[in-house]
Formats: sequence, C-alpha cells, structure tokens
Amino acid sequence: MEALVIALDDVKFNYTDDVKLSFPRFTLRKGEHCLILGNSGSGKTTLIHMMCGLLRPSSGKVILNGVDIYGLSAKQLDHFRGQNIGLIFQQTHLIRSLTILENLQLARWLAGLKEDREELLLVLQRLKIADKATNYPHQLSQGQAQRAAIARALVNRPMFLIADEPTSSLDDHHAALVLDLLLDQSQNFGASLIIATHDKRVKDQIVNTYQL
Ligand SMILES: Nc1ncnc2c1ncn2[C@@H]1O[C@H](COP(=O)(O)OP(=O)(O)OP(=O)(O)O)[C@@H](O)[C@H]1O
Repeated sequence: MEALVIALDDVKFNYTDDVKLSFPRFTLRKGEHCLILGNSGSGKTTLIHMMCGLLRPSSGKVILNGVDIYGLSAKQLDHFRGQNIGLIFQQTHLIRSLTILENLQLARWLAGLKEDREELLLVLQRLKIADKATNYPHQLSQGQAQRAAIARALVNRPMFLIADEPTSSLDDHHAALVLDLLLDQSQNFGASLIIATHDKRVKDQIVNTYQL
C-alpha cells in the first residue's frame, strides 16, 4: 500500500468556547487530489490553514510527508512550508511594492532555490500574464492577480498545492485554464492538489472529496 502523504488525525480547533470545530480523519496518498467541500462556516478555511502550517490545532496531529509539522520549531516550519507547500488563497497576498516577477523571485529565494528568470516567465506565460511581469499587483485585474498568486505558488514546485477557492474570481475560460494548470503541474511533479471550493466547475474535475 502506498504511503500517506497527508494524515490529519482527530484534529480539533477551538476559536472560542462556543465555536469548537472537530474534523474527521483526512488522508491522502501520493499523487492523489482532493476537494474539501462544506457549507459556508463549516471550517474549510480553518482546515486548510491547519493543513499548511499556518494554524496550530487545539489538539490532534497534522502529518505531511511523514513530518509532524507542529512538532517543528517555528523556523523549521517556515522552511518546510517554503519548500513543500504552494498556497493559493482567496486574497492574493502579493507584495504591493514588488512587481509580479519580483514576487515570484522572492518566493523562490525564500525557499532557498536559485532564481531562474526564464522558468518564472514560462509559468507566467502559461497563465497568460507574461505581459504583466513588470507590473505591480495593483495594476492587474482581480483575475490576473489571482493567476499571479497561482504562479507564485507553483514556482517552488511544491509537493502540496493547497488552494482556498482558487477559481471563485475567474470567468469560465480562465477558471478552466487555472484548473488545467493546477492539475497539470500536480501531475508533472507528483504533487497533491487540495482545493476547498464551492465552484461546480471544479467539482466536475476532481472525484475525491472530503465533506465537512
Ligand atoms: N477568528 C475567529 N473567531 C471566532 N470564530 C471564528 C473565527 N474564524 C472563523 N470562525 C468561525 O469558525 C467557523 C469556520 O470558519 P471557516 O472560515 O473555517 O469556514 P469556511 O467553511 O471556510 O467558510 P466559507 O465557505 O464561508 O469561507 C465559522 O463558524 C466561523 O464563524
């Protein structure tokens, strides 16, 4: 049996005494993809944040590639995240004072990888925003900025691509483009793709689901 690349066991998160969330066991094997589904407020974003090392569970373990990530020091966890996880959020979190290309270069630098301008431009080209490489985030439309954020998540060739509603601000054409690219890149690098979404266009493409 192939090893699990993700296992969340008996994970709970308490925001307050009134808002206590608990999550069923979640596992994924290498190369498998999964959709996280659930109504608004069911805990999808909370789960994703715990899964990618941004939110320590109140109890339970998050094991990625055999590593108990909340057993790492803050510095080790930062490094692990930079090297292994590509994150795509609803808010793009691009750095406003840097151009799109510089945002990608920074992501590579932070992960300790060498800068490769040609490769970065290629990713932008595939997402149809190469002409925006030297623009600043505020000069892009929302959909373009979303694609730039996806480019940034891909440049480190992460083992895990974790996305919270990656297609919500995109029209059909660009949603298909982005989903193809995410599936393609995951395939190329043997990465696991995890998407929290309400988007029916995504639901049609990934069969494996985790219902909250
Ligand atoms: N900082 C917070 N303090 C208290 N409660 C919170 C906080 N953040 C989230 N919650 C509550 O935790 C629950 C889960 O929130 P979460 O954002 O994970 O849901 P979601 O499934 O991603 O929702 P949506 O689809 O609307 O984005 C909700 O009931 C929410 O009100």
